[in-house]
Amino acid sequence: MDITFDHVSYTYQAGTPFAGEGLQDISVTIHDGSYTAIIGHTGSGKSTLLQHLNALLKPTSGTVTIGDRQITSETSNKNLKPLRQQVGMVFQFAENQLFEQTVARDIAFGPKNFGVPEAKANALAEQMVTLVGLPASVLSQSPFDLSGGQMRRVAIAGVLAMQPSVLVLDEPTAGLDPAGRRDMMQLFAKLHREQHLTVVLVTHQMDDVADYADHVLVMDHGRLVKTGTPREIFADPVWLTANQLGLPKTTQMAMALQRRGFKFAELPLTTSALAAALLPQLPVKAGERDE
Ligand SMILES: Nc1ncnc2c1ncn2[C@@H]1O[C@H](COP(=O)(O)OP(=O)(O)OP(=O)(O)O)[C@@H](O)[C@H]1O
Repeated sequence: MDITFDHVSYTYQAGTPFAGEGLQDISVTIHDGSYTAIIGHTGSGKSTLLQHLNALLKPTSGTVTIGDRQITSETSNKNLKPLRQQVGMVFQFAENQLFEQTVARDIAFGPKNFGVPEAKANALAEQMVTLVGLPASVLSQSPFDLSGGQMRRVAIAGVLAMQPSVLVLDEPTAGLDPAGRRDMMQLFAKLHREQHLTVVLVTHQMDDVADYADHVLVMDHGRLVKTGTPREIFADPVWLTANQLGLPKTTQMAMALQRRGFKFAELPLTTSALAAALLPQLPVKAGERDE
């Protein structure tokens, strides 16, 4: 399901003395099946854009087309339920939204609320808990007895139980330790690869953009200032720095190595690309290389 923004602007508290621009004249398509990262400094409009992806916010002007539904300022709040099912939102610190007595009930809550029969909702809870990498034994536990990382997985399972075709993630690894971050990013990559979910990720982690995204949107002051592949976006370090954005750590390291005489046909964005480019340049004696 494509999601297209056509000249979308959004003003917070429009018509009041507190009015503020959230988005300004955004036109872009998030393509079905893509893994799109949205980057930009604090207050650049990333969260405002995300909330237009399932009509939590409606444009002040312009049109958002989500699949075959057109959303404008005139769109009524009725009949938006199908959109909320199709586009699943994982908000920052999603575990704060857990509230049921057991993990099973928490995951089944969304589907039941959308009219899925209890037995099917419970079966979905079992399926999703496994999909997010938790043991089935957690189903009968209180979500509040789990670790922070496990609680976040339960919250994500609850979103997946709605069987969305688009998964929207707002800084989903914030507050996790490095191993937890990596596991969670690999979970989303698996969902993208195996369940063919379209993924939209807001992140401040340039390494994650380089490792996982196939498309990048750069926001600044409510405007979309650049779009492209990670390679295109990271091709201009001067522009990135001027826009308070960085490079993946691997690319920074490659630039440091370049200053010491190493040669790269193009700067590597990922550790595996860096290793592949470095290997032939290392002074290893014949027979020592472990290939
Ligand atoms: N509820 C609100 N009322 C008024 N202005 C708001 C509201 N929410 C956001 N804004 C303003 O809209 C602009 C875009 O904010 P938004 O939260 O979308 O940015 P962001 O890129 O997601 O920031 P962050 O990285 O800090 O989450 C900012 O100027 C912000 O102050």
